[in-house]
Amino acid sequence: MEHPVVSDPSPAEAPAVELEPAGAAQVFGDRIALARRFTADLAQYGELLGLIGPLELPRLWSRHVLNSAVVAPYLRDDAQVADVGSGAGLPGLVLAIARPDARLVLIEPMERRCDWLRSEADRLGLDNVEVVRARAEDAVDSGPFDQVTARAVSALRTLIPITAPLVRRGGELLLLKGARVDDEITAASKQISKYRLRDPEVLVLGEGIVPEVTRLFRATVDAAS
Ligand SMILES: C[S@@+](CC[C@H](N)C(=O)[O-])C[C@H]1O[C@@H](n2cnc3c(N)ncnc32)[C@H](O)[C@@H]1O
Repeated sequence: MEHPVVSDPSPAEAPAVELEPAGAAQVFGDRIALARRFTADLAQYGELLGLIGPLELPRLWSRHVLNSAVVAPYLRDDAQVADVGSGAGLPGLVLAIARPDARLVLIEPMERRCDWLRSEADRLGLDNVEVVRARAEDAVDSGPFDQVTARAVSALRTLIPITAPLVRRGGELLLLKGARVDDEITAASKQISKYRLRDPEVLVLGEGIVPEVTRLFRATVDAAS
């Protein structure tokens, strides 16, 4: 899909896009140019394509791109990774940018979002991305994966049952969560035990480097569920 041509909105209509925070170059290293292109594309087309709301533009880097990118060091070497519910490409495309050694399979049911993900991966020249149009629960045959990520898809109680079956034995769930992650973990205690998640923990990432920290729920899948 070609991205649509849009005329520049007047400054009065469009909230300003956040300037690149100081920590971005440190987080992306030599991949920063691609991250800048992705962020610029998302700023230009994201609202039009229904990927992000207009209120997100002033926090596009902090709340979205860097929030996703700080997870990159937690991908295993050459990992096969599924990102469930990628939407605008968060964290899936961002991780594919930051970690060219990993292979990212983006599992997303909405056709227009899949079109965006495929065209953006092409545009950025990312050859480590595959897009699967499906719900996670119907995509088990695409796996198993070393690691599975998801961000802003649902609470752990419902997210674990659709993500854990995609993970190979000994693989990991890496689920990006908000400030109430501890409450979500308490509410998901049955699912954590049913899907045999070992050593569940919350990592707080990006402190002192990026403007907003990321809370990452990480757990190992002990056995085939
Ligand atoms: C709120 S959006 C979040 C998108 C992106 N991860 C982000 O952080 O901006 C939730 C996404 O999850 C997708 N989704 C919802 N249920 C799903 C399921 N069962 N399997 C895979 N994706 C799902 C939706 O289509 C949507 O793109």
